[in-house]
Formats: sequence, structure tokens, C-alpha cells
Amino acid sequence: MRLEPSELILNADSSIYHLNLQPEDIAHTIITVGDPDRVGAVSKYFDSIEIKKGKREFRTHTGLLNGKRLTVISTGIGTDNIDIVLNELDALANIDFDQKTKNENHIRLQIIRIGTSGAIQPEIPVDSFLLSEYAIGFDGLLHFYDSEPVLEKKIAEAFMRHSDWNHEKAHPYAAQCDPEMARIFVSNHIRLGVTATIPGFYGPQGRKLRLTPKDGGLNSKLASFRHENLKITNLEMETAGIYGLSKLLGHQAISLNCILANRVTGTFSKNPEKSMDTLIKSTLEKLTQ
Ligand SMILES: O=P(O)(O)O[C@H]1O[C@H](CO)[C@@H](O)[C@H]1O
Ligand SMILES: O=c1cc[nH]c(=O)[nH]1
Repeated sequence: MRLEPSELILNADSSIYHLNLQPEDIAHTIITVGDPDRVGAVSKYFDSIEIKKGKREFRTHTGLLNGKRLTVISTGIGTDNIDIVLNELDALANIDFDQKTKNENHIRLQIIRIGTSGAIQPEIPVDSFLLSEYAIGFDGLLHFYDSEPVLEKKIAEAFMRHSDWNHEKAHPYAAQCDPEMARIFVSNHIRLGVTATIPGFYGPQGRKLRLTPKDGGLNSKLASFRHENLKITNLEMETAGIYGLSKLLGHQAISLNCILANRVTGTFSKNPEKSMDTLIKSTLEKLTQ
């Protein structure tokens, strides 16, 4: 079936609408970062850079490191942006832009998020690293897709029972990382955790500047939740969307978190750039070794 111009939206140069990229511009191994300035902080370690393109908050560099082609792209903040980035990356890999039809051969992308995050367990120090084994989304994005087969329904349901969930808010959904990719990154330097993906940084993450969150106990409910041997470890704003959409689209994803804040001890990293640089270097090493 041919996709209409209102569905597969291409720019005048046949690049995809928001990302401004053409199919040949991306590698099959893609690092996503939230902050557009972090794109250069990753690609400065490439041996060569062949593509530098961007539009809005979506900046992309593609290059080679140790003979491996890598793309790094910024997503901006939040799962609404993740919906755009994941769908457009998938279109670049799996849709024929001339025929406007789906390709017969499916290309599976490897997606690695390198992001910042806040811990909600006291034993997780700032400047440490965490791989999200599971992510629980509080933004509702995956409920707009026929996503039931890829979601971890028991985890989401157990959390709703535990927290006596207020149904004015979107229903939580849970998704797993790609275990095969996770194995590449498991090491003494990175703990495994369950990440809560929250649709906001202030009230939704229990921060109080001039406005008071409606449910001031939400972070405590997140932190005290237990399901089998799992507990929620940290808060950020993209991982559950990446995991859920990657599974639906047939891609592999993992999310690596640089813990900058600890919300229980009230601490924040004294040198976030240094911590992030350490995580970037170790990630590139694992991806290209
Ligand atoms: O550092 P990034 O990758 O943007 O990730 C985290 O930081 C942002 C909030 O400051 C949110 O996007 C959150 O997920
Ligand atoms: O506390 C934090 C730190 C980084 N990113 C978040 O979303 N929350």
C-alpha cells in the first residue's frame, strides 16, 4: 500500500520531515541522547564523521569508529519526541521513499540511549551508571498503539495496585530492554535497574519550586514498589517510549543512565560533564570492541 503524503511526510530534498535525514544517512547502530549538545560530545570520539545534519532539536552525526558505522542523534526531551524519532528512524530503515511502500526486508536497528537521570533509591550514588532492565512509562504513549503483545502487563498492573493509581492520570505501561544487547553492557561499572519514565521534570517528578505536586507521595510509592525481585531505581523522561516502540517496530534497544541527582539524599553531581563523558567513552568501547 502506498503511503499518502500526509502520512509519510518528506521534505523537498526527500528527507524525512522532522529528522531531515535520508535513508543512507543513518547507520544501523544508533545512539540517542536527549541534549543536542551531547551529539558532538559523542561524535568527537569517532575516527571520521561523514554526515552532520539537523532540524529543530534533532541533531545527527554519522561516522566511523574502529571500522564500525555509528549514528548519534539527539531526541530532545520527552516521549512525544521519542514517538517522532523512533517512527522516523524506522521509516528511514524500512520504507522505500521512492515507492512510498514498506520494504520487504526488515532492517533491525540497534538503539542505545545515553541519558541523564535521577535516582530514587538512597544507595544509588550520583555519578554512577545504570542500565534500565525494564522501564515503566507514565506518559501513556504506548497506549496509542496496539502494544499489548510487547508490554509487561503484570508489572504495570502490580504498580497500579501498589500505588492505588489515580485514573485521572494515564495508565502506566512497562517494557523490557533487549536482553541480548544488555549482555554486551553488563559490567561491574553499571548496575541494572527499573526506570520510571515520567512526563515532566518538576511536579511529575515530585519537585516543588512554586507549584506543589498533587500527589506529594508519588516518589515514595515508586521507590517502595516491589515486583518479584524488581524495584524502581530512577526517573527520566524517554526510556519506556524507546523500549515499547523499539519492540513494536522490531528493533533492539537499551538505555544507559548517568545518575546526576539522588532525590532521597538531595544530592546532585558536582561534575555532570565528566560523568557523562565517562559513560560515553565506555559505551563506545563496548559498541566497537
Ligand atoms: O539528559 P537527557 O538524555 O535529556 O535525559 C534526561 O534529562 C532531561 C531532563 O533534564 C530528560 O530528557 C531526561 O530524560
Ligand atoms: O532528576 C532528574 C535528572 C535527570 N533527568 C531527569 O529526568 N530527572
